[in-house]
Amino acid sequence: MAQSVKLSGITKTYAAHTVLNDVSLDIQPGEFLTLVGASGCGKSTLLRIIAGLEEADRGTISIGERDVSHLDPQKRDVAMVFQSYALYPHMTVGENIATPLRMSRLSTCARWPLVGMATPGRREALASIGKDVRAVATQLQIEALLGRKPAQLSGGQRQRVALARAMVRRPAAFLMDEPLSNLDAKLRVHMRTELTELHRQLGATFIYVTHDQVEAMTMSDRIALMADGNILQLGTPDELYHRPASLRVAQFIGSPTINCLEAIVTNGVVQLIGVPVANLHEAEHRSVTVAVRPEALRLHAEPGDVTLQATAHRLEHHGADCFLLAMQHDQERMLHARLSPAEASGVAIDQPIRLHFRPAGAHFFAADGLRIEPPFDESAAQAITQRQVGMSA
Ligand SMILES: Nc1ncnc2c1ncn2[C@@H]1O[C@H](COP(=O)(O)OP(=O)(O)OP(=O)(O)O)[C@@H](O)[C@H]1O
Repeated sequence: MAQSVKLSGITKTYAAHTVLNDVSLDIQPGEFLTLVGASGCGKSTLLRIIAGLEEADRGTISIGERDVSHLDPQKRDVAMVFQSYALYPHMTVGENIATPLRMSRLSTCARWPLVGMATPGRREALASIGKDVRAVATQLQIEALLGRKPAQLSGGQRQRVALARAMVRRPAAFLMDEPLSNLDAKLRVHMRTELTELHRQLGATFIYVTHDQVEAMTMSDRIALMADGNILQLGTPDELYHRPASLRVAQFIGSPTINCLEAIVTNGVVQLIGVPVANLHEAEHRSVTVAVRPEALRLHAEPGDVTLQATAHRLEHHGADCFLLAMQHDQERMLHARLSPAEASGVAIDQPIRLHFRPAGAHFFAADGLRIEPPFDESAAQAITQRQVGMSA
């Protein structure tokens, strides 16, 4: 049955280096929770601590109602799926999948090659193991591979076998450490869908580690975005994308990356190159970053828009979208805009271009990187009259 996983104050230090800094997290039963962050942020260490493969210096881990902080990995009722698959090369697929059940359902004596055959109950236990192995192989559509060795499988098939070996134990939670990173790009996209579907079918708790924000965004119920051993933000993919709590979160989530424009604040008014774009209530800010998603930059202007003047530099065609890179005048900064192919067809490379955005659609971050919320009400909008940013007078 799916169980909750609760982490309280997990801290881990290697030599003088703090890898996890008082991390707390409540994962709901049946939730798909992704730990995402740049390489070295501590996500694998956190997963290994949940699995019991590493010990935390401080903090507790509960799975369901049980405090498992000091339990051996095999007693925690979790199954780990590794990036490397970690299959036994000398065993067949069937034997690989059966291994966790043989360990839990057969006594040490019954596992011995010859002597074990006489152990009472062995035959029945093996029959039930075989039945469960076939059931999980059917669910993952790998029945035909049960007699093969791992070396005779493709990467995607090995990944399924590793999943089957985890599933067969019906664990309280699945812990997955970059399980798709060894697959080619097309198969990775396919396996994302399969894993999400599998999660739905099993209704199990999944804790998934990746450095790939697209994987995190497409698969998760919630994402914990980590940096330097801390959770920067915990929320749904939608929350992290549309209401990033800090500039670091805004810059990590989304591809192409968000456009960051530096603005100064004079008497509570945010000015981009001398042009007011928003009013702030808080008087204490001196400078803010105005961050604009690539899809929020448009070629056509609407009333109340801010306009950036730039030179079109390059167009990348991605089928349904085109990414425009344009050098913003005066700033020597490359802007990224996501355009439709129809819009992009009118863009002339190396020619001046105007990119427009709605101030209320931008994100504002204070000098310390934390999100601020300028009020975009009618009166504030009316107070902003001149919005031609970066244009020659
Ligand atoms: N056994 C260890 N001894 C010393 N330092 C370690 C050990 N394991 C991990 N680290 C360090 O802890 C930090 C976090 O490592 P971790 O593997 O958790 O990062 P990660 O976010 O999973 O990165 P990646 O995506 O590259 O796997 C890194 O700086 C790493 O070098």
